[in-house]
Amino acid sequence: MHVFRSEQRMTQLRPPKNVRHWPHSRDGVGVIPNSTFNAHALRINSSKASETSIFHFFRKNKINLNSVTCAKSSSAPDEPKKSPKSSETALILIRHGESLWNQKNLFTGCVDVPLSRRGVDEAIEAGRRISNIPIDMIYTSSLIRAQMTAMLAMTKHRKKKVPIVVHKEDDRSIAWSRIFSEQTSSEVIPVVTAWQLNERMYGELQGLNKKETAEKYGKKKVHEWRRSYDIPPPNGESLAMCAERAVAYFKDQIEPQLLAGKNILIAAHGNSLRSIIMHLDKLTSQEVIDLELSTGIPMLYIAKGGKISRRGSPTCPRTVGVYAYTSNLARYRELLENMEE
Ligand SMILES: O=C(O)[C@H](O)COP(=O)(O)O
Repeated sequence: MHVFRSEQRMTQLRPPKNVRHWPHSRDGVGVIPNSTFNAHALRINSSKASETSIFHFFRKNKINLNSVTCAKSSSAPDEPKKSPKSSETALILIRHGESLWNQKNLFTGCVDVPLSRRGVDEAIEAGRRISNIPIDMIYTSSLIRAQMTAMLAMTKHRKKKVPIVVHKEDDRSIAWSRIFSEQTSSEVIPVVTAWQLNERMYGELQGLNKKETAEKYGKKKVHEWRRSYDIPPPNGESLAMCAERAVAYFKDQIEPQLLAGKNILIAAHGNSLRSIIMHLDKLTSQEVIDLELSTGIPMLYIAKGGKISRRGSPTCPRTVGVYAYTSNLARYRELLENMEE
C-alpha cells in the first residue's frame, strides 16, 4: 500500500551541532539557486492602452517609476528558463490540514470549507517539517482550506519570506499585486491560486455524511465513488476527470517552473494530489485506488536531470529520523543555520 501517513512522533532529540546529516555532495554543487521571484523594471507586456493607464496611475499618484520594480506582467510568474541538467529542485506536496467538514466526516469536494483548529495545527506542524527546504513558489487551489494550509505552513519556514498571492485578473491587478521596492521583492514568495488544483467535485454527495451515505448506497458503491479511477459520484467528477485538469495544470504550469530551477510547494487536496502523484509515480488506475493521503503531511520529491522522484515525507528538523534529503538540501539547511547564528 503506497501511503503517506503521519509518522510516529519521534523523540525530539536535537542532533549534536557538528553532526552532518548528509555527506557533502562530491561535485561541490552549490546550494539550490535561491531564485526568488525575479522582479523586473515595470514592463507591462500588454496592450498600449493598459500601459498608458498604468503609467497614468503612477503619474497621478506621484509614484516614481524608477524606484518601483515589479515582475513582468505575464499571467504566469516569470517565464521559466531551462536550468542546467545538474541542478536540483524540490517539490513539496501537502494535502490541506483537517477541514471543518473532514472533522464531521462530510463529503466536501468543491465546497469552500475552512480548516478546523486541528487542521490549523496540522498546517503549522507541516511548516516545521519543511522549514529547511527551499521554496521559491507556492501553488494552491482556489479553496480556503488549501490556501490557509500554505500560508500557515510558511509561517514556520526559516527563510521567513512573505507569501503574496499573485493576482492575474488584468494587467492593472498584475502590476499592483507585484509592486515592490527592490528589497521587498527578495522577501516574498509568489502564491499562484488555480481552480485546476481544487478538490474533485463530489456532486450530490457534497455535504452528506460519508458513513450515512455508505449505509444508504452500500459500502462498495461509495468506495467505488471515492476511490475508483473512472467512476464519478452522482453529478460529480471521477478521479480521471479531476486528473484531466489537475495533471494538465501541473504539466503546463508547474513542471516547467520546477525544471527551470524553482523550488515549489503545492498545497492542495486529497484527490487533486492523488492524480498528480499518480502521474509522478506512474501509478496504474488500479494502484491509485489504494493511494490514501493524510491531511497536513508533506511529501517531498526531487527534480534533477529532467526526472522528478519521490523522496518520502520530511520529518521535523529536530527529529531524529531518516531524512529523505539530498546533499544540496543539506547545504541549504546549513546556510539557514549559519544565517541564524
Ligand atoms: O472532499 C472530501 O470529502 C475530502 O477532502 C476527500 O474526500 P475523499 O477522501 O472521500 O476523497
